[in-house]
Amino acid sequence: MLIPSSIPTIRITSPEGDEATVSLFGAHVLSWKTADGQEELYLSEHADFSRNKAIRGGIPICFPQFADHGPGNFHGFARTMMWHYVDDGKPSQARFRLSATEETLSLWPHLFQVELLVALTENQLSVMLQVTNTGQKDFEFTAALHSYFRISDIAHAKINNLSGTSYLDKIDSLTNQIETRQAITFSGACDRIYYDAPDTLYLHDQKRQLLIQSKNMPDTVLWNPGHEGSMKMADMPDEDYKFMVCVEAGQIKSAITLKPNETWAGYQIITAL
Ligand SMILES: O=P(O)(O)OC[C@H]1O[C@@H](O)[C@H](O)[C@@H](O)[C@@H]1O
Repeated sequence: MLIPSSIPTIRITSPEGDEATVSLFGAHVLSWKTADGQEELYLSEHADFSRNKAIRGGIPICFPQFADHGPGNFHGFARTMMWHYVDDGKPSQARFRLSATEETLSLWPHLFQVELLVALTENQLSVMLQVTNTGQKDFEFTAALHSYFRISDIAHAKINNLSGTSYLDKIDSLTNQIETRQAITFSGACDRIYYDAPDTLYLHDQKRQLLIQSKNMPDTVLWNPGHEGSMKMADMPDEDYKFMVCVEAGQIKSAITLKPNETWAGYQIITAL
C-alpha cells in the first residue's frame, strides 16, 4: 500500500537490499521487505493515517499498557504519539525516542524515556523496545510489539512451538487453557495470550516460513479478528482477516517495575527463512 506523505517516515536499508519503513507517528514499522521484494508485514489499505488513531498493521508499540490490563488507554499511548528520530548515522538502523510530555503526564503520571531501535540485516528485522525511568519514583508498565504479519491465506497459516504453553483465551470466556496442538491453525477469530511462551516460534505460510524470536518479552499474543471482527473494523477491509496474523511479543502477565534510573529492554527478531 502507498504510505501517504502526511506521515513522516524513515526508510532503512541493508547492504543486501532489504528495506523497512518506519513512521515517526507511533515509531511504527509500516513495511519490511526482504531483498527479493517480499513484503513481510501486513498494512491495511484502510489504515487511518490522520494521526488520531493507531495505524492498522505493521508493528504498533503497546506501552505503557497492553490492551486493557490497567486503567489507561487500550494498548497505551505510545502508538498514537509522535516520536523523535535519533540519527545514528547507520543506513541499516533507525532509533526513535519518546519522553514524557504534558500530554503523556495527563495520561500516565510518570517521567520516562522509551527508545525503539529498528535494525535490518539480510532477511532479518530486529526491533528493540527500551524503557528508562527518568523520574524520582518507581513505575510499573506492561508492553508489547504488536506485529502484523502478511500471509497469503489464514486458512493455511500455522504457528509452531507453542504446544504445552498455557494461555488465556480472550474469546472463549477468558478461560485459561493449555495448548495441545503442535501446529496452531486458525478457523475463526483468535485472541489468546500465551504466558511464558518459548522465545522461538515459527510462522508457516504455504511456501514461506518466518522465525519469530523474542528476548525478555515472555508472553506471546496470537490475534486474528476473523471475518466478523474484520467487518466491524472501519480501518480494515472485510476480507483482510485472511491476509494477516498478529504474533505479538509481550511483557503482559507480570508488569515490570522500574526504579529511578533503571532501564528494561525487550526484543522481537524476525527472520525470513
Ligand atoms: O484494535 P486495537 O486496539 O489495535 O487492538 C487489536 C487487538 O490487539 C490484540 O493485541 C488484543 O489481544 C485484541 O484484544 C485487540 O482486539
